[in-house]
Amino acid sequence: MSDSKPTLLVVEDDPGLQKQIRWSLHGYDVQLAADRESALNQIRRFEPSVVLLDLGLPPFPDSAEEGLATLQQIVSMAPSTKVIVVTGNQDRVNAVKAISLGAYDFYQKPFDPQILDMIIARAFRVHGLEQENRALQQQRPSEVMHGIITSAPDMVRVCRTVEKIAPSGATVLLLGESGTGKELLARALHQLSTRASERFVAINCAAIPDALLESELFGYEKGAFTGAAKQTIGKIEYASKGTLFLDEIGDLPLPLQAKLLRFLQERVIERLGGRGEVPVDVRVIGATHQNLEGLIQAGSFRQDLYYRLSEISVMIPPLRDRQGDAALLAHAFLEKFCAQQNRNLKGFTTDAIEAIEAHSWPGNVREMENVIKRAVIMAEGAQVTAQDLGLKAGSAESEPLNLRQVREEADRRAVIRALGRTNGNIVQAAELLGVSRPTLYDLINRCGLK
Ligand SMILES: Nc1ncnc2c1ncn2[C@@H]1O[C@H](COP(=O)(O)OP(=O)(O)OP(=O)(O)O)[C@@H](O)[C@H]1O
Repeated sequence: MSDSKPTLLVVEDDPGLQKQIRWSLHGYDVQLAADRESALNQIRRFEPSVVLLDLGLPPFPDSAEEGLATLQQIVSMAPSTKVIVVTGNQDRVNAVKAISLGAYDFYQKPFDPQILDMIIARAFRVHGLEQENRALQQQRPSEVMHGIITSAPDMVRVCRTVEKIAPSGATVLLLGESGTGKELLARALHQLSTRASERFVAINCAAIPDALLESELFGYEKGAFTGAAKQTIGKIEYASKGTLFLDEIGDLPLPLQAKLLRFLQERVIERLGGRGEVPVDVRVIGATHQNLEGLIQAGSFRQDLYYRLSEISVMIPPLRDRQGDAALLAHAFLEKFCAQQNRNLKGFTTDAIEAIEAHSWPGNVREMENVIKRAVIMAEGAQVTAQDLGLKAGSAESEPLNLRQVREEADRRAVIRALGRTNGNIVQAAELLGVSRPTLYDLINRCGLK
């Protein structure tokens, strides 16, 4: 046995052929088996990447029955192993059957060492590439934090900021278009804070009628108004010791803005109809898609509240400004919804990826999530097409400064796009770009993408 040679398992019951194969395939560490049981034992023992399997095995050497049964067991036991089946001269039917059962390739007798060597070498190469892909996929850094998928530098920066400010307890204002992930980031802030074991309470200020919002936030005493049958605590008190997420805070009516400001300053609340103050320890995170400074100028948002809320404010970029993220998220959602819907779609067609990249995603990640979910349900082919997505293909590129920067920016964009399209697969991305893998790694480093 040699350490440097790749292990090849040959399942063949004819001792003459065994000898011949071993002799001619001297580039491999050839292990032998003569029947199903010993083949499976050898697989357990050596974990070969490639198996050469004669379909005519005992006890039925004249039919493919035992060989096909062995194949099925190998495929279910070691699915990444490449099995090359060896069939009789005219036996196309069983060769095709073997492929449909999961064999990687077939080889028809008579025995030709050169051709067989080529087929085996290719199987080892494919196996190696697949292993490499799997390893790369596993270390894919796209999920940077608590379900947040991104590889766009601006968004990664946002996540790093969130990590930094989470333990501080500061009041945070998250600003960004609808569907950019404000709630997801608010939850991450909570999860990474010292309050993680307490409640995260979210309230959407725009979704609750003004008349109800006050009691919803501050609670009420029994008899405070008609129908107030018993004392009820509001969301602020409910979130005590935890985090209160006030979504769409720009929609908070002015009288409530005053009450909220008082709470943020004094850290006490008064329930409706109540006569005493209740101290509440809660961290507040606000969010809005609106331009608060514009609202302040228009007189519909209090400046003092704005300053209180934005001890730290975080701008979340829209999806259209996150280079490479559209395709990356599309792949992630495809995987998620395929698993959820029990569908086995093999990625996107080129026109689908182009359409994803060309679309401006006004509804941001939420729109993307919905589009992919619908496509997974609707797709009829093996891959998702632009039509399944209900999107039109197009293109939009922006312009340069000087020639060096043009080149660098073009390289950077091409690399980000290729990685996005191939879901972070280095081998495929290098192929798409027409460069070698080392060149791509070099580009990734030079563009600061690692
Ligand atoms: N980077 C991301 N990675 C994975 N999923 C994301 C990402 N950003 C957002 N999502 C998903 O997109 C959807 C919308 O996100 P979220 O509700 O956090 O956005 P939002 O900015 O709070 O929206 P709105 O302003 O409309 O309330 C959610 O299902 C969320 O899980």
